[in-house]
Amino acid sequence: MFVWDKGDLNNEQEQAVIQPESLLLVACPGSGKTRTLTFKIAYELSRLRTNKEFIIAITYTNSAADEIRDRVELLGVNTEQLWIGTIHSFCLEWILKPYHLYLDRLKNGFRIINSYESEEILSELCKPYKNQKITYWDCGIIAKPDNYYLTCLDSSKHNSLKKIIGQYFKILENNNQIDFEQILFLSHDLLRKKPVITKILSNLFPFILIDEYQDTKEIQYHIISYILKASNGSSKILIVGDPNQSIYKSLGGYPIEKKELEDLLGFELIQNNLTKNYRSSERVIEYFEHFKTFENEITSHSPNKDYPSKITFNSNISVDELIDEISKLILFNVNEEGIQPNEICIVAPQWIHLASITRQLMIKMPDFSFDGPGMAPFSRDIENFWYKLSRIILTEPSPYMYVRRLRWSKEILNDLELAGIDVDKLNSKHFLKICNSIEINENDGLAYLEKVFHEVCNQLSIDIKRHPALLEHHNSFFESSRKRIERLIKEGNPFIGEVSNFRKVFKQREGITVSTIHGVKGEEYDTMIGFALLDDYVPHFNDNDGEENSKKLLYVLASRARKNLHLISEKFRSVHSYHAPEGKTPTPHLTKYEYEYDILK
Ligand SMILES: Nc1ncnc2c1ncn2[C@@H]1O[C@H](COP(=O)(O)OP(=O)(O)OP(=O)(O)O)[C@@H](O)[C@H]1O
Repeated sequence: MFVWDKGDLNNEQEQAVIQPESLLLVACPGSGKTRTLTFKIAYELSRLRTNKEFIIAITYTNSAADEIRDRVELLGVNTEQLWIGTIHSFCLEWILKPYHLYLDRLKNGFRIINSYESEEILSELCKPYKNQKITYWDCGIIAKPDNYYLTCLDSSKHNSLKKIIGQYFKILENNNQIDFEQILFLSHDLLRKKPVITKILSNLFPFILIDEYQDTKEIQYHIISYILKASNGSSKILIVGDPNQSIYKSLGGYPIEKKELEDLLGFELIQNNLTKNYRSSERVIEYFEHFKTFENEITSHSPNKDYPSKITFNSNISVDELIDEISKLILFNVNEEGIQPNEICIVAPQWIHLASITRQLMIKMPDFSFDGPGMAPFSRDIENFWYKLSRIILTEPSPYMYVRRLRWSKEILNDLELAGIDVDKLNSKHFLKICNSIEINENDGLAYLEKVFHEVCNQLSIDIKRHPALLEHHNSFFESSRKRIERLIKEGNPFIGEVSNFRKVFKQREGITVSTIHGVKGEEYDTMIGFALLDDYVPHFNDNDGEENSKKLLYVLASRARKNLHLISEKFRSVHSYHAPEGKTPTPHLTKYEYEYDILK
């Protein structure tokens, strides 16, 4: 049985780990959800009775999955019977790949298209609807258990959009392709129609863990419930998250209520809380608690508990002074507060605000490096073979990355085997050695990857033209990456295509982070600087639940900070001579909040 030292977990965390029954764990920011999940996984792995069972952990992102797996391995636990990944990977791996023959739509095989391919098809289909101003951006859909639903809030466009989506689905079907939403919908469909699959899966999975449940979609809850229900109570679940941080409502994510989940599962859940915040000073906690939409207890247990946090709000500067203001704040934090640059994070509500800010900061502060705006210059299609290989090629062979790169190598070898290539004589270590030994002198990122891929194939005597799956993935990877780079260059990132920018995608953070608020979910920094906190962005102008969602965004932003927090609602952004002569106004929640902000000299 897996055991831990007394100080590793607090009492609340330990109770969650040893709880044998199904548990809904409501956790405040910085309360160690990741630590609790890690220990729980290790504990449940050690309780497995046969080598045919798996512990399943569903995370919101692939990098969270990597992080948690690394941590479990660091605890010295064998992770062969752990499966960890996103719900999409789960559905692919455990439902669609093994059972697609049971569905007419998939019986001829299928390929997942990435978001760029999907954008391309939809943009083409939107062209005839130009006078209705319908674009690709209106074509969002959410898969729910009974059907697909449009996300476009302008219902006058719905009739046309339904036609477009209908044509889009037809095109995908004719090409044996499916997109990301269809992964969920078709998996759900399979489980609904074939109870035998749910039975098999429930026998395989005695424990399922779900992280970040506040951003989980209805159909995902249903998929997991089907499996658990089939076990007649013998398979258990731990579902953990923070309802106050549910910021993906527009994509269908919501924190399910205990009763609703119990009805779905057909059995009762225990509910516990994690209330101890190990991250922020008392002052920061007191500040962000104001934005709560869900009542829960939070107490500071942070080493920074008594830190004299500076919390500022500036709504007086104009957009032209923004760079000066942000650089002043950076210098204050580094020089006066002794904060490391890689512990500073700058966020805005939307991507569009970030590219030019990063560029201007790089020019104004040449002594600092900026990681952002976290845009990958190549297509991040996690199912694509060449994307998987690029992760190994673009990361350094450091001791810290060794376990992770070895795991990625294993995935590559599995994929090669699936493609019909004999890899019997190769193991992960050997493959990693081959990748590490390749030296190519090339500055352009895509050209670099193309040459390295060619060399890897050369050394393994693989002719990709003879393997349709590899060739299709190759074309898709390069075509969508090229388009992505073109777009990013047009948006003002002239150097985005350089190999150094490719490498940044997989690097640990080195400089000052620049990101969206959504992008820093789950992260923590000493200092958070937020700008463009303006009405129409926070809340978003077409958000029906803007009041509540804007509170959640401010809650997530502020709760990332350990020490200092600086908020900016700059004037004269999007000036309209008639409607908005002073530009957009500050986020209403900030102007209404009567808080005694600090004034920096
Ligand atoms: N029992 C503990 N003792 C000391 N430090 C802890 C303990 N549990 C967690 N921590 C520390 O608390 C910090 C926050 O943990 P973590 O990032 O897992 O929080 P979280 O609950 O996921 O937060 P959020 O929901 O805000 O993303 C980390 O630095 C972690 O090492």
